[in-house]
Amino acid sequence: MEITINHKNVNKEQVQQDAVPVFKVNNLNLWYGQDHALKDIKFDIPEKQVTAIIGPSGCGKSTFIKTLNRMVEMVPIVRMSGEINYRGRNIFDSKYGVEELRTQVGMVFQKPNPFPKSIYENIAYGPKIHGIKNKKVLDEVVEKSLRGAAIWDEVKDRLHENAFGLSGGQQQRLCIARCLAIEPDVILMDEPTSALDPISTLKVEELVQELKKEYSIVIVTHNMQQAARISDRTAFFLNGEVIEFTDTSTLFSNPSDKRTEDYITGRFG
Ligand SMILES: Nc1ncnc2c1ncn2[C@@H]1O[C@H](COP(=O)(O)OP(=O)(O)OP(=O)(O)O)[C@@H](O)[C@H]1O
Repeated sequence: MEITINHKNVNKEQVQQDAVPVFKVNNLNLWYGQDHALKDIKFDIPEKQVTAIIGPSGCGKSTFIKTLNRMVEMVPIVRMSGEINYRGRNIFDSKYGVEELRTQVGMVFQKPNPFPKSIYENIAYGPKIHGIKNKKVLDEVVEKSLRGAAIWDEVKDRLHENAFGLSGGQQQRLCIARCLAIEPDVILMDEPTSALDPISTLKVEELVQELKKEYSIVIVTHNMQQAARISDRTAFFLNGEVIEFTDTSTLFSNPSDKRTEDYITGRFG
């Protein structure tokens, strides 16, 4: 596969010097039963940048991203060791409530998963749970979130219609808006465009570029061109290990590990 690098907004020095970590991951290991799915993962996820996670199927990308908001713990056979610090706090600390963490660290999934409710209620749901009752405030949150996810103009005249009436691409942007409504710090995206057509994919990619001005984004993608287009840093995973983590333009133009080179040039995976 030929990778065309989009030499975009951020240069290597800028990425490295300005990087304040939101997450510091240290010697993270994870097992599903006997299956050692993540091996000694160690890297920092920078603030207000897009970090892409790439690698062949089954290498641990989704598992890794789901450790960052502790969703992975929903699988009963999971065991973990190591440390993940979010803004200086160990997320596995017993005093750290998982709800608190997930308010800070939102997630968007592969398949759009709106609630079977109106467009308005999809967005207002999270803020209501967090205690916002005032209609005017909720209206403002709904509009701001939908605008933030670049879907306001498409839905502003049908806010009280069922969200299932939206196209797949619109539903995915609605789910991004739902995530924005709880005012997260970090947005995790697990292959957010893999179920979308090319035009919807482009819209979500443009949105990610916009969102990184305010949010730190971690995105799992199978699509190397997408990682090259939209991310500032890329981690290449293989068999549960991070083989290389560096700024995206270096990873795709001058990888330091032969296995990265083989993967990005399509020799395996
Ligand atoms: N719920 C689970 N129970 C047991 N094993 C699991 C579970 N989820 C993932 N695994 C195993 O962990 C390893 C990593 O899987 P993971 O889904 O994280 O990989 P991935 O890189 O995201 O794959 P893909 O690109 O195909 O989505 C695989 O060997 C997989 O079989």
